[in-house]
Amino acid sequence: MNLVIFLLRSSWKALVAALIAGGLSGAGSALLIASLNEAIDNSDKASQLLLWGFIGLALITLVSGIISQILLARLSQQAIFKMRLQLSHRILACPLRRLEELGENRILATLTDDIEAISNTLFSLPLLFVNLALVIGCMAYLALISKFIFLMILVVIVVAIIIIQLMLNYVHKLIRLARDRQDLLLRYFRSIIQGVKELKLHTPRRMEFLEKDFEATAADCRDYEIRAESIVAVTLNTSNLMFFGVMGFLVFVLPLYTSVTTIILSSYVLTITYLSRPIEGIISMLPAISRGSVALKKIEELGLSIAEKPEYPNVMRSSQSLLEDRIEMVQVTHIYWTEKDEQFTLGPIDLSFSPGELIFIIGGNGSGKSTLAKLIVGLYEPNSGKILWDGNNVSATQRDAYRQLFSAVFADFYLFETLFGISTETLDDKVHGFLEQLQLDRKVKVSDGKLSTLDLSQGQRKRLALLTAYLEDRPVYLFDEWSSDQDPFFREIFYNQILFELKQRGKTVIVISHDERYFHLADKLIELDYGQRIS
Ligand SMILES: Nc1ncnc2c1ncn2[C@@H]1O[C@H](COP(=O)(O)OP(=O)(O)OP(=O)(O)O)[C@@H](O)[C@H]1O
Repeated sequence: MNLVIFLLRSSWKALVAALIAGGLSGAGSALLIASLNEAIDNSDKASQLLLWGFIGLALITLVSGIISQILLARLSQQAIFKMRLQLSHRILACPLRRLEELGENRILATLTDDIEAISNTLFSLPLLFVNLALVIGCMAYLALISKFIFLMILVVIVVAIIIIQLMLNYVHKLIRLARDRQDLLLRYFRSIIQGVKELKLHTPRRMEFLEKDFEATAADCRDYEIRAESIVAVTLNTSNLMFFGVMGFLVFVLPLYTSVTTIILSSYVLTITYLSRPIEGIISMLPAISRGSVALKKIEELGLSIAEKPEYPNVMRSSQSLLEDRIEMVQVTHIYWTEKDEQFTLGPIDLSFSPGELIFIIGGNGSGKSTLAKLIVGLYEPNSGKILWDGNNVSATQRDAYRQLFSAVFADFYLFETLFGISTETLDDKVHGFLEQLQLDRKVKVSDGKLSTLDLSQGQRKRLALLTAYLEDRPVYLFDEWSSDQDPFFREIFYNQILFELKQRGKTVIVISHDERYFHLADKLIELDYGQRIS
């Protein structure tokens, strides 16, 4: 049902048109059966008229069936396309902290598995609708030729539907359980890929990880799926048998108690035989539909939680306007809650930054430096206190514009192969110049804003990240332990040359560092200890 609402939202007009065409195709098939029965009953005087009627009906059934399937296929693929775009936009509009709480695995599982499951389900929907229309058409025909027999069969069918529904409810539950395990499996796959070195080097660790965590979850997944498929197999075969049961009843039992003509009986037998194919089709599609609705629910849950507090991209002023004024943080705090209700609190902290100022943030591991950096650049929203930009409070609607003030290289930075969002006519020449300066010109080439490779050492990749920041040319620069992977030569260049140049150009430069040798360069030294500013 959810899937139908999902399609309705995408385009109700196309869905209605597809359903009408599908209905026509189903009715056409039923009428074809009826005209065959008619021709058999009147074989001695089967007329030309019946033949032409049969051919006409066949053509209508063919064309309407094709139209219905094509319309539904287009509709479902368009709905998937929209959903992919919408989810990606929503994820990017979601506050970073919320995404961290949801966890990468859950988001990735939804973006890949769930969308795939819905796509597969929607792919089978067209056939399902045509089959349903066919069943309804045939049933109407059966009711037309004998209401009495039809009512008896209807009772059998209602009982069968109730039993099938109960079985399918259980299948749905099993599929949901298997899907929950999927999130965990994805986490283990990531461990396998990212921890391959550690797992290869330590056999007992590898064995325990594979047996305890991975195998157990994969086995759960397998068992739930096998149980679900077994129930579907039982349902499918039982429903097949049901057809023979009904036909046996019609042929062997019914004539003993009531007078039914052979013509009616043969019409019933022929129609029911024909019906077995679409009904089998419908039942075998039900698990896929179940899978699709479980996936849709997961996406909706994620979509809703993502949309709870969307951020509004609203560029209030140009990011390139050089900061004449100050960024101030007044009594700002940030709290991380852990599952065990423990917490880490950063702040309350007061800070201010001015153009041309070089600020070092220092402190031991876990003292809150990176957290403070995320607050400064507007990636985290303060739990209390405020950030002032030009003396104005940075509200939720301004946060995206505020973030455009910053160029940052975080400790866990990400490199894009293409230099997106930077458009200057002389981009390639400019990049080449920087590549030379960063001694990367022999490794990396640039063409049309695309870097030739990212297969570099960690230190070299960080230099490329620095290059991207340089090109962005924003008023405030933030480097989170940038120099930690650099050799002494480049460390020297970074602290004494690059930072100096940026300062000279009037940029505010914030550096998170453990390099005590260079602390004397700072205009302002901010020291943190367990979330509190101590100097
Ligand atoms: N995503 C998160 N969820 C929950 N707690 C977090 C998260 N990120 C950091 N923390 C906690 O916040 C505290 C400060 O972390 P932070 O990364 O800011 O420290 P840091 O000073 O940058 O450390 P380092 O020098 O090791 O990089 C740590 O105790 C850490 O456990």
